[in-house]
Amino acid sequence: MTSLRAPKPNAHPRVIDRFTLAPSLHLALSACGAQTTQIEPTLCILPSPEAIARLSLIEITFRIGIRELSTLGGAIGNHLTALLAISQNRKLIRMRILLDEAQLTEGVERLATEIDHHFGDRPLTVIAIMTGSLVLFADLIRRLSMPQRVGVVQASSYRGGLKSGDLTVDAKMLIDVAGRDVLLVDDIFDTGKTLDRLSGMMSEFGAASVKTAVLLHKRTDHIVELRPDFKAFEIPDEFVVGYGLDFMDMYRNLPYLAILEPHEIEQTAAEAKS
Ligand SMILES: O=P(O)(O)OC[C@H]1O[C@H](OP(=O)(O)OP(=O)(O)O)[C@H](O)[C@@H]1O
Ligand SMILES: Nc1nc2[nH]cnc2c(=O)[nH]1
Repeated sequence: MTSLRAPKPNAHPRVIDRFTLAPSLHLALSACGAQTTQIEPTLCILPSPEAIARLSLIEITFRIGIRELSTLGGAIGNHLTALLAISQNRKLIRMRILLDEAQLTEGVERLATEIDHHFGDRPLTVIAIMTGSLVLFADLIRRLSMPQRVGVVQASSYRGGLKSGDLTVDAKMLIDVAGRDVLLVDDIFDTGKTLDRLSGMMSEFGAASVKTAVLLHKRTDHIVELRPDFKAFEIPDEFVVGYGLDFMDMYRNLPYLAILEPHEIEQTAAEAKS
């Protein structure tokens, strides 16, 4: 079992001032039910926005769990757009929270409403593109009102990395879609390759119609003509994790969507290989 590793002490903490933090931090901590004593005295922050943006100035004790951190992020998110989270091997990692839990919930609700309006009471075959869509899928199908058949298909092209590679599709578990109205659900539309390929496959399998829904639509160059029929959020061209999305199979369980800092991407990759 990996033992807890404390963050390296800041050699030259420019300000270690609990008063600087006190008003917002106390509020945020009581909102997430944590005790102030759970914050190490080394937790420090510089009052200037530039300093706040530099994450190295924030140190948070391991005793604050991921859920509390995310609440903390939500509570002071407007002021502090970045937080530390805890990796699987209990190391601190740096992430910028892009969408917190409340925003994600609101986005899924919006998506479900749009899909409901479009399909009305027509029965729908809703297919999750695994693995990334699993958290979204569970949240989405419970908000849809029409009669549903539910199935999964697996597609993977980002094995262990940040760039799309060869797309492999495993349709062994796919239910029969012939003659059905199909809605493909994926977490993110990036290059577009995955949704494009799977839409084509559904048509080849005889689907009566195929629509696509994604939570996230990345502002980047898409290499296909297809665009998702339903989408909840436009996001910048950055590598995101959480709410089902992984980096090297980690972070799918984070309750928020976060941007992995480049330095942390390298570190995570190195750790995974070691
Ligand atoms: O638009 P694209 O460039 O095709 O990227 C989108 C796909 O990338 C991710 O899957 P990934 O290949 O990482 O597999 P996973 O779902 O198992 O994480 C994500 O879940 C989408 O399915
Ligand atoms: N985790 C993750 N998977 C992706 N697949 C395509 N784009 C992304 C991304 O930004 N993050």
